[in-house]
Amino acid sequence: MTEKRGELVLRVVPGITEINSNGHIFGGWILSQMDIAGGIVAGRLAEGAVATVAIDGMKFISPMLLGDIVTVYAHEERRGRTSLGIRVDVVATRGTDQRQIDLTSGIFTFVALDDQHRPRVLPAR
Ligand SMILES: CC(=O)SCCNC(=O)CCNC(=O)[C@H](O)C(C)(C)COP(=O)(O)OP(=O)(O)OC[C@H]1O[C@@H](n2cnc3c(N)ncnc32)[C@H](O)[C@@H]1OP(=O)(O)O
Repeated sequence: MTEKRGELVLRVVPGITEINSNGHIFGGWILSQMDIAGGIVAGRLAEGAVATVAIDGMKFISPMLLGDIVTVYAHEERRGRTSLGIRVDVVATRGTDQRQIDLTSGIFTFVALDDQHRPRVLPAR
């Protein structure tokens, strides 16, 4: 996982309903938290509506367990004309010693949208 994790965007505790038959948290639930966190950062940078168009380099590094506190970090990695590549990293805080465990990472591409739901040129910095 990257050393530069970026901004802490979300801290969440998964519930019992997020557990699969292995006793791990569903990958889809984690993906959803990543999409939410990335979308918060992308929406702020785009100064408006964004939609997820692609997810690349998604990696599930280690299982997430019930009781983990999940922290989602995100930062801008690439800026195009209408799209932003947001790197999203997820870390668990686990156990009484509060150890940090890298869980997942990926690059989410968000497209800035106009009011017709079509791509919109990103604002100048
Ligand atoms: C289906 C769902 O509900 S998924 C959940 C939420 N997401 C959505 O609803 C989005 C559904 N998708 C869409 O509405 C459309 O694909 C849009 C509006 C996001 C993009 O429309 P397109 O016609 O593909 O736009 P266009 O070809 O102009 O590309 C727009 C930007 O997205 C980028 N892009 C498009 N597809 C991809 C892709 N697969 N990977 C990375 N970037 C992509 C383009 O490179 C371009 O970026 P740039 O302007 O910075 O160079």
